[in-house]
Amino acid sequence: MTVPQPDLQPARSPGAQDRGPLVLALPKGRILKAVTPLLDQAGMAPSPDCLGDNSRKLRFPTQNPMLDVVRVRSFDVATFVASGGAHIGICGADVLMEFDYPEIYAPLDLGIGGCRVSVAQPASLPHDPQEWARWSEVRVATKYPAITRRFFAARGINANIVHLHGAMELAPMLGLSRLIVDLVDTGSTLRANGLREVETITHITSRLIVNRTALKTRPEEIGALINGFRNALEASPPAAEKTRAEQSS
Ligand SMILES: Nc1ncnc2c1ncn2[C@@H]1O[C@H](COP(=O)(O)OP(=O)(O)OP(=O)(O)O)[C@@H](O)[C@H]1O
Ligand SMILES: O=P(O)(O)OC[C@H]1O[C@H](OP(=O)(O)OP(=O)(O)O)[C@H](O)[C@@H]1O
Repeated sequence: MTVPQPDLQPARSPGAQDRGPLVLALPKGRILKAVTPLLDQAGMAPSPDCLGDNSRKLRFPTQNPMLDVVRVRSFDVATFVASGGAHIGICGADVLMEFDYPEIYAPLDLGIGGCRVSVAQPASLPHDPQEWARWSEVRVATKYPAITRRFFAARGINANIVHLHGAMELAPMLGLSRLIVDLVDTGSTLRANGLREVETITHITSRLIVNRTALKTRPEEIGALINGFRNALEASPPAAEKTRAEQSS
């Protein structure tokens, strides 16, 4: 199935003439918090105003004079990197799967932001996989239309997507859809809204991502950053994620 993608003709060829600082796109929110100890360890800590909520700035210097950080929405990290606006970035595998940009190379699993993309439905309804086998279509509310269409198409079901950007949990109780596809970690958001997880589509962690053209044009600098992350991960492995996140809070 062809997933429609934005036209990503780069406004400029990443790194071709530009020898200024490399640009690392980071998502604001939980991943920024979780990745901060790793950035410290790798000598890439952004200026303190990047981590606070008060600054209106979006671009920040880091400890590394050849690296700046831009703080963007989680879903936009992949688009900034695929278009070459940012050379590298960090985002959830959910975002990578949704866009499936060929311009992106994802060399490292950072082991943070662990959760899953799942199908959920009202807890009061039975879940019978054999009933799904009889469906030809189903209405699903989600912020992941491509992942959702692919998952149901593989089961011979046409997913009619209600595309929301948040509060998907409301959709079944308000009659917008029968199912939702959303991120689940502890399951408490689903439970609080009378839903339950019925199928896990995929497990998710956050990835370091790189623009393929930038990797070709500035291989030493980008290779050094990838190694910096790899060494930082070895020094402070993902099993310590909760501890690291708590320490940084
Ligand atoms: N409950 C969770 N537990 C662990 N990781 C999560 C959880 N929810 C989201 N993630 C991961 O963190 C990423 C960012 O999610 P987050 O909820 O911080 O941002 P968002 O609200 O989707 O983004 P934005 O509002 O900026 O568009 C997700 O893409 C996913 O990879
Ligand atoms: O299974 P749980 O542990 O409850 O986690 C799942 C929730 O976490 C995320 O929301 P988040 O807390 O980031 O709020 P958001 O709706 O603003 O994205 C996600 O969108 C789910 O709603």
